[in-house]
Amino acid sequence: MTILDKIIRQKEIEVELLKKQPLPEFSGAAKSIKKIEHSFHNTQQMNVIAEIKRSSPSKGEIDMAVDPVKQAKLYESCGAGAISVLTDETFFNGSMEDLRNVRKAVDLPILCKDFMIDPIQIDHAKAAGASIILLIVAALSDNKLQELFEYATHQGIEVLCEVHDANEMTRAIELGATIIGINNRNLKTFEVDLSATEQLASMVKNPDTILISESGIKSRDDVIQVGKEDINGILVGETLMRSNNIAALFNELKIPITKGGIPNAR
Ligand SMILES: O=P(O)(O)OC[C@@H](O)[C@@H](O)c1c[nH]c2ccccc12
Repeated sequence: MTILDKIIRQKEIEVELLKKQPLPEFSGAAKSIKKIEHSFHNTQQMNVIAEIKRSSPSKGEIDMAVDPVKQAKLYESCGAGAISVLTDETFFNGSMEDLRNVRKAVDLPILCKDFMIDPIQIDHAKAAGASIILLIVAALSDNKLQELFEYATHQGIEVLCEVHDANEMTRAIELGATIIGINNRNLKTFEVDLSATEQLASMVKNPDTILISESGIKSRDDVIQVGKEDINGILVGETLMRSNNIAALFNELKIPITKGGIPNAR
């Protein structure tokens, strides 16, 4: 059994529990949160989705003592385009409470980073104030993927559709995903290879599709490598969580881009 299988098993248990609970009231103030589908287009610098991640199955403890609100405010002041909050408790030590607290503190789009297998999780993410959810193609059948994609989209929640190989990329494109995340980490083996972005990005022919390179990005050189493709943004967790100079790191990562990538169009 892969780690992804284990996580999905745990999610099945959690979903049954969620179905027995009342849905918490929507906690976000009546702010209108920008859609990254629009805001990540035609920017002059690489968009950064900055993640709050206490620990992970592959890296163990990263920063167990982090204050998510302080961290999110810091990300916002340094120019993050969106905040990703890991809400999985069992494997990542996160919580929906973290997301709820971050929503109260920042006006940026917030990604609920979790393993979605049922619409009820989307309800809870929305109630906590998420504006984007993650759908991991590797973890879902085509039917489930479509059901969850439509459920979220109809409620005005954006979907980051995550892929790791050519087959998953084809499925994401056929789904009509407008925001596609290429995960450089294989969730079944934890292997990280930045060339995943280079290999898969060129499969996307629609210039309106937002492309995000996810995982394993540590330096400007890494951004330049994944940015050879026409990507619109990067998703960075561990490197930001371990940094003691987040402002300087943002300056390093936010390389200038033209038309969503360096150097040329798709
Ligand atoms: O910490 P990193 O290597 O910068 O990676 C961030 C993010 O891409 C990673 O946390 C992630 C990508 N896809 C996921 C799916 C579930 C949990 C976590 C993830």
